[in-house]
Amino acid sequence: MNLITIDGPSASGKGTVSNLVAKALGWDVLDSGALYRISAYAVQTKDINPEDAQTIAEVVGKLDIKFQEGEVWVDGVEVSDILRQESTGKMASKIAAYPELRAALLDRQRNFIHGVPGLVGDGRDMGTVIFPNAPLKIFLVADVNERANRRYKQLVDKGVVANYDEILADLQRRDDQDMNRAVAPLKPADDAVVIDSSHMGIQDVVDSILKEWAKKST
Ligand SMILES: Nc1ncnc2c1ncn2[C@@H]1O[C@H](COP(=O)(O)OP(=O)(O)O)[C@@H](O)[C@H]1O
Ligand SMILES: Nc1ccn([C@H]2C[C@H](O)[C@@H](COP(=O)(O)OP(=O)(O)O)O2)c(=O)n1
Repeated sequence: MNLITIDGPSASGKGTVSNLVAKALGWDVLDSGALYRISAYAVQTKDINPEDAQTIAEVVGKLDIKFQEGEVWVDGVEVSDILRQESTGKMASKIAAYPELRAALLDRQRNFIHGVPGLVGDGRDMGTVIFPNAPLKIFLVADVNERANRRYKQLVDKGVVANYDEILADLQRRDDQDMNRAVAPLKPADDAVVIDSSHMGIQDVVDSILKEWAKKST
């Protein structure tokens, strides 16, 4: 099975590294965080009570979601920029704790493996819940101060006014929420390879994952 899962906390570099690994191997990417962000977008735009897990799960189950050429379309609207907003990420982290929503997104995520040459699954529970049989599971971590630096630079490069201390506090809150929820908490699978990228460049991380994959596939 051509499948690599890459899980880890916010701003550890999962999205960047997943795309580069998939490009090198000619595979597709499942950006599972985008599905939780889309769910948050639905809550925010359809006037749904953020505490109402059942309604959120029902509405999300019916959404028409398309990923194409770097764009994300929900019910015919291009939403990529809205999804990346911090407010969407915060709401995503909150509602991702609902078992009803996680169940509603389960098959949608597993279906990504069908009909593709291979898949890199990027998220929090790719190796523990969604693809427990994946031949290679990576858990990508980095020191929280380094992650705050990366997020700060990312926002400033996009022309967004950013405050380092706020970003750091937000990451710490999000780590706490993602790691301590009852269902599918962020944690390495027992058979995951842990990569600490605090002092590694992006290409070094990509190369070490490709090396792990080469070991598995020979
Ligand atoms: N090893 C690394 N060294 C320095 N910067 C990195 C590294 N990995 C990722 N980045 C940068 O950190 C930022 C956050 O990465 P991203 O892929 O969005 O993280 P995640 O998907 O885990 O939230 C991006 O601007 C990315 O270019
Ligand atoms: N497989 C996943 C992916 C994301 N989530 C939740 C938890 C995260 O805080 C939000 C947003 O995820 P996303 O990967 O887009 O966030 P970051 O880019 O890492 O900040 O969704 C999840 O619970 N399970």
